[in-house]
Amino acid sequence: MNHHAIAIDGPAASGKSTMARALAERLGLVMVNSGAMYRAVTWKVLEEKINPTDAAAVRELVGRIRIDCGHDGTFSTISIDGVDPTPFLRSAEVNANVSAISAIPEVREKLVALQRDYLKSTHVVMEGRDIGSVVFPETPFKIYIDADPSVRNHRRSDDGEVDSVETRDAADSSRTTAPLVIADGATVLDTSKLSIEGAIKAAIDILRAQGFPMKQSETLKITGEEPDHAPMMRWIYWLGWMSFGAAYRTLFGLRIIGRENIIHNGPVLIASNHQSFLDPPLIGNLYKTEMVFFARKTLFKGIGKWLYPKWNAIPVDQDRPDMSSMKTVIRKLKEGWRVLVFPEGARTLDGEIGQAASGIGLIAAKAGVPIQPVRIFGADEALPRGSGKIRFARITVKVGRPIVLTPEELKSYSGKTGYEALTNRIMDAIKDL
Ligand SMILES: Nc1ncnc2c1ncn2[C@@H]1O[C@H](COP(=O)(O)OP(=O)(O)O)[C@@H](O)[C@H]1O
Ligand SMILES: Nc1ccn([C@H]2C[C@H](O)[C@@H](COP(=O)(O)OP(=O)(O)O)O2)c(=O)n1
Repeated sequence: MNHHAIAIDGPAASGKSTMARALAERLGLVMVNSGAMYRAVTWKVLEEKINPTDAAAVRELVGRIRIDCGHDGTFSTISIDGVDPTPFLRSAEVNANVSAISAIPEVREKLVALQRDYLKSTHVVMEGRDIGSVVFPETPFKIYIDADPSVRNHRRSDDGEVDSVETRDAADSSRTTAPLVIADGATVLDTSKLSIEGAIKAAIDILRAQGFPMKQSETLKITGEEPDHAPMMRWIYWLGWMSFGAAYRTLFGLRIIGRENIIHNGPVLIASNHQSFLDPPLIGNLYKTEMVFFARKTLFKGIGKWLYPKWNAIPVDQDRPDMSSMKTVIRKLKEGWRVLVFPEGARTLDGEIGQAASGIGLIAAKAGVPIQPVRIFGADEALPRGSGKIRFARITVKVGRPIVLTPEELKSYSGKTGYEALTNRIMDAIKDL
């Protein structure tokens, strides 16, 4: 089978990774960050106390190290001599030396071969400096992303990184081997004045014009023009959504981090820590269409009996492990709904994340939909468990990158130990936020 490659090139902090990540998640391709490979070699050079400008010593190192490149279904992974260097790749030292290392032809030769290998097994969206010009010159799908230098500098410092964007651009564009150029056939996309979502929509238009095989349904999913499910909120849901949203913003200065990770369309299993009764509408407010929640059986009394079902709440028996509610979640997800589950079951007593009690791993494995890890901070102070009183504490919600399982992973997460392993993976993703 012929695999497709989407090539994304451009200067530092133009938005290449953000774009490649979004396209990978929404089109079901693997995102390969080729810059991370050059960064990983740079990290190894620094680790071994080799002078980065000593090309002969760097060549010798590159000849003897083992570089393993793979992916987790959506994102590329890398290890050098068995060590995953990811946590160290964006340090000031690596930023300062990566251009020198990536100008050495033997380094490029080794990494370009590894980059091309990806296409043997999967479709990719690969980002870097020479993907459209050198790595995959034959691909018809090429985007050159740009943004004004001042915008790019701001983006990088907003990320808290020490990085001299202009110096690196000058070096990357002027080197002899594979300099940064606008590749033949590439379409230039300037993101200076575009939002992230706007830039993604523009990229989709470019890819469509370049003939990338995209089903109409996929395009709609990607651009968010037409949600898969519940295209509009019913007035009663909207009333709750709007009132809770306004209250959260005014009372708790609600802050949301990681908005770009939110999956707006299609079925999603949202896994969040649980701090207070404020949590379900808090999560509901992240999304612009309706979703499904769970609520304690005992709340379905009086007006609750009428109102909660209208807010798509499903009764759950907290005192007993409830197989039927798990089955309901799986069914709702298979129908295309977005469903919120608190893996810990009960609210926290001390603000810490507790043990996962429910079968989130089983649900995730059986439903096979993207998992959105979310972590709430401060809701336990705003409405502590056991107290009926609201306090004016700041609430922050962090949305993590979706976990998208490959068919092989889905197969491996079966049986009790498989479900437990997946539960742990989801809980770790929440704790890491
Ligand atoms: N179109 C955009 N509008 C605003 N911010 C953006 C846009 N694209 C990317 N960003 C932000 O700019 C920063 C750098 O983007 P990134 O994708 O890491 O760039 P690159 O991979 O080109 O170095 C990130 O914080 C990202 O969220
Ligand atoms: N295909 C590539 C990718 C990156 N490089 C080099 C040049 C860049 O300055 C560094 C780091 O790339 P990376 O994409 O991580 O950098 P930014 O995130 O855009 O700042 O690696 C390269 O030479 N060729």
